[in-house]
Amino acid sequence: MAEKIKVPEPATSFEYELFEGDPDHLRTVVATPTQISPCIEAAELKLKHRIGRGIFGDVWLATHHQSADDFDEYHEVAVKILHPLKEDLTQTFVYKFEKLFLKCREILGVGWLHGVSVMNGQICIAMKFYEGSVADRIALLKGGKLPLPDILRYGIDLAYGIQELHSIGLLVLNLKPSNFLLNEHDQAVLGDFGISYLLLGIPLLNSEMTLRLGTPNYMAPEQWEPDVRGPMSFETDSWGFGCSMVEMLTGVQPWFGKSIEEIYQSVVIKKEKPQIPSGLPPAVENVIKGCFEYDLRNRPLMEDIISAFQSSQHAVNSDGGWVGLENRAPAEKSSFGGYSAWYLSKDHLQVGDTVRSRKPLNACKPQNMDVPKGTVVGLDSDTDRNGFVLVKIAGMHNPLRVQKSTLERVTSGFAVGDWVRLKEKHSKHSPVGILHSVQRDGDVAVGFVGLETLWMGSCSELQMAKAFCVGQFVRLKADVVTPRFEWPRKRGGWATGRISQVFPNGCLDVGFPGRLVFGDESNSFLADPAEVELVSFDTCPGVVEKYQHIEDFHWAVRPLAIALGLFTSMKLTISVGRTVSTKLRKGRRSGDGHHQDGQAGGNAAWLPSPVANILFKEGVPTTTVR
Ligand SMILES: Nc1ncnc2c1ncn2[C@@H]1O[C@H](COP(=O)(O)OP(=O)(O)OP(=O)(O)O)[C@@H](O)[C@H]1O
Repeated sequence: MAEKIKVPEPATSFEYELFEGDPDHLRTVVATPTQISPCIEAAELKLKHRIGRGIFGDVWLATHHQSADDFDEYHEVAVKILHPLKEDLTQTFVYKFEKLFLKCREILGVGWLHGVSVMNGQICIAMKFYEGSVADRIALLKGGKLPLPDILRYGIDLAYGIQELHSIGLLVLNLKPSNFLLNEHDQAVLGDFGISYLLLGIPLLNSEMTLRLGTPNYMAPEQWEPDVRGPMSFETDSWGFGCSMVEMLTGVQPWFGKSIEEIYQSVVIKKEKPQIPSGLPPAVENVIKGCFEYDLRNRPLMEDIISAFQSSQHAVNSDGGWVGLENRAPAEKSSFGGYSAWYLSKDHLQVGDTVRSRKPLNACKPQNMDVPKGTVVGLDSDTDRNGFVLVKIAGMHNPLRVQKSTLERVTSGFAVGDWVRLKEKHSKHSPVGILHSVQRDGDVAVGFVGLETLWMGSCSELQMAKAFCVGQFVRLKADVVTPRFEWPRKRGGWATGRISQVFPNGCLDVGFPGRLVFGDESNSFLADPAEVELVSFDTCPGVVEKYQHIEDFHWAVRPLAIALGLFTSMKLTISVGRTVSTKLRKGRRSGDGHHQDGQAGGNAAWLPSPVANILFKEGVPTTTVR
């Protein structure tokens, strides 16, 4: 384990001979003992001067001295000194880093890692020093725009690196041109291998870092509040990648000039997207557009990005223009029921799969059930996402030829998008969530409120749960005392609201049309799906409850009902008054002379005749009827 020493003063006269070899090529060389261990003795690092400052800490230019009996090498390195963590958590981070170190070294698209050290209690990550970054290149160019062929080339290098990091279970979460470093062959490598991700779950001392694990201009909507609007997944990096590409294409940072709060409002609340410049090859434009889908499941994965960029590379001239129409955009033509082509292409049907008709995204019920349950018995030879499969349905002689995109695979009774409940309760996160993937061997990934990333487990741990969808009315269950999220009250109980949005982890965004709010007060609240129940006319037991439910539809219902009630009673009073005065006049005209005892007779006359009749019949003295 790395020894803790004081941060040395930046070296002013430090003599060394730099090792001139290309560390990229060292990947094939037998590693020396110090290379195998990620831990660097603090004394082996000599800090020279600070070259940058990021949200996670400072970056210093330094030298890494490695020596053994048969070698003595000095490497120029960039050392990222993270802000201090609590002591035991420092070791947690180092342990996480150790597990990934060798894997990261094998990834060509990631900057060459020298190792980790702990100096003065602060984590120091040493990486090969690169001469510049894509951000530096943008800054040097007039107008800032990089040539399209370079963007495609860098994009492919980077997407491969990100894809490999994903394959070892890491998310980068901090993709941006200043983290795209350029090596001596003008290839782009990632300067950040997922520090934000390694810091997940580690409480941070620095409040700035606690608020956002990423750089606001490049952060996906779910990244701002991953345990609420999440989960973060591979596609979270697709958003950051898209933002970086837009910056490389335009020379302008996405949301340039906006404050953090304004970016939050634009990206998370108003669902705005960075502007993509026109004139791009359609496949590139389409895939970048896909990176900015609000629902992360609708975004492309790195493999989709690589394929779109590679297909366009052939069509792009060295001057940045492009030819050919074969780069036709695939998304529009194969999107279905709210699913993008990228969503639909994440699962490939195989012969033997059980399938059923796909319901629209975030819908409770299927629109049609052409295939309630069937088995794939044949696949179209073409790999087009719009292709067809042959499905055998019980009771039908011939298999049906069905479009792939209208079907979903069902494994052990579960399909992607299903609402599921954990059989065993978990105190930290909601037990109810949405299924993001189900493998044929039963492995599943589920988004739950309260978790920043996907929950991984087996489908044997899950059972089906009731689905919620936009437009339904919900209320907190009566037995919920302290809800996960704040919730408005009405007449001493929980108010009822209407679902306006369902996040990919099942979190419900609920509006309250029945609540009149003033000024800046919010009328939208979040809900844990495990804590709410449906409210509909069927579930309202009596007339009063049914009327109260009508009030939930619009705040104007109650005042209107009151006004109508007042109006009706006024009309009734007037009409009763008229009847009475008419009768009185008739009585006077009859001149029976019983003016003195007219009280009793008068009493009867004041009442509408049916009521008076009843009272007389019941033998109630009329004097009591006042
Ligand atoms: N290995 C490296 N070689 C050369 N320059 C580097 C290296 N790593 C980082 N830099 C540069 O150091 C500067 C600061 O980097 P750093 O990554 O800390 O900050 P950042 O990118 O602004 O923020 P963040 O902390 O979010 O990554 C950037 O200009 C970056 O390009």
